[in-house]
Amino acid sequence: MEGALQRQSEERDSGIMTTQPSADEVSHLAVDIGGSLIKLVYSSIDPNDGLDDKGKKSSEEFSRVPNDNNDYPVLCGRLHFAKFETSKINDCLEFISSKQLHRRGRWHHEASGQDKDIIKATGGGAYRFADLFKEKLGVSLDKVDEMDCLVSGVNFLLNAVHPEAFTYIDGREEYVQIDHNDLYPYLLVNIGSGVSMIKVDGDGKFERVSGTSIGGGTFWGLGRLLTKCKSFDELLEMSHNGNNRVIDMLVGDIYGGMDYTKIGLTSTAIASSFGKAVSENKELGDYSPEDISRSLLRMISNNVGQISYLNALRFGLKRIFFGGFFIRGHAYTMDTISVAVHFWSKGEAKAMFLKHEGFLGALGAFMSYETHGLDGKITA
Ligand SMILES: Nc1ncnc2c1ncn2[C@@H]1O[C@H](COP(=O)(O)OP(=O)(O)OP(=O)(O)O)[C@@H](O)[C@H]1O
Ligand SMILES: CC(C)(CO)[C@@H](O)C(=O)NCCC(=O)O
Repeated sequence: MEGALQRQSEERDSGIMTTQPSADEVSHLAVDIGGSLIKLVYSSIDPNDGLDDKGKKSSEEFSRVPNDNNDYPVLCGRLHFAKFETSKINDCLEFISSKQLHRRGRWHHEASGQDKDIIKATGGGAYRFADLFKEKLGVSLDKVDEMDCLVSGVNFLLNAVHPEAFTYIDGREEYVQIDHNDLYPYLLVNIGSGVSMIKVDGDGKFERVSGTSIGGGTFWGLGRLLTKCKSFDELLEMSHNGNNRVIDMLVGDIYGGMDYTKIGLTSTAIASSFGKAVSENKELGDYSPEDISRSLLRMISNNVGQISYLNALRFGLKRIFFGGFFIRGHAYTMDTISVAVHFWSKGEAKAMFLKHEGFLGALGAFMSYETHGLDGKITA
């Protein structure tokens, strides 16, 4: 499998993949419509599909083979991933319509007419936009619970895709070999617009143990207001070149440059996010957008890392997997979360990230075709 999928999708903000299967070859489509982003997962059967113009893979192949009856399970062929901003839902509908993704192809001639007009959908938008899908595409959304989908999505990835999970330590990604006999329990932290923390005990066995409203939507929303930047990527990009120490109040700022060793705080630790803005006689315009973005990213990543660790501690969990599109494979975000988990757990707990971070829910919805047996098998 080539490169991290999240990076492929970053390059495709319109959500358009380099190559598209023809309508005839599309087998299933599932959507996850969140507060900020719509995620699509769809499969195609043509083995030649998914190659871009340089002959490189532009999507993922999942090699489930036909069974003894020569039936293909849902998860066969090649999976394609795309995303759109939820505020641009019409672009998404247009995309689905132009590629006829909602009309399952020749593989489905035996599916009943009714089944053909149903697509699996999760996230709040499955409720909010059900009428719009019906009106514009003539399809009904078969709603699948968001938490169920997140868990089945991540369990599928951890069990079937390698390499999928990795740690990010000292600027280095290191893939983790998952021991399938020793995977559960773990904590899944999905950082979308808001953040859900789910204790996963097995396939379909889980409990949402906590959440926080300070998540990806907070970063993007506050960042947009404070920096006037036009896109999420611009905001993230700016954080690269910023220095959070300009705005954050550090322990050293309070302690005259010294560490507070007795309670384990170095002089460079943040004592108060954005705290320096209180004591300096400066206006918003006196701070650079880069520094603001950096402080904001650090504040939110730290906070999520800390709450995650506290929940892991609550249930004695050693492994924490982080998903959601907030992360975006961004080095500084992953580093901050990893350091927060390491710091608070005194090295006991491990933060792990996922290549398909933002597509957990959409994958889970996709897989529910198989679980719920809508038209579970495709005759070849
Ligand atoms: N192109 C983008 N546009 C907007 N936000 C983006 C973009 N790329 C990454 N993000 C970040 O990803 C977050 C959304 O992540 P994700 O798609 O996982 O959640 P969601 O499903 O929209 O939210 P929720 O599950 O809370 O409804 C945004 O809040 C933002 O921080
Ligand atoms: C409301 C959802 C589940 C929608 O995806 C998500 O945005 C979230 O988990 N928000 C955090 C809500 C809270 O637990 O405070």
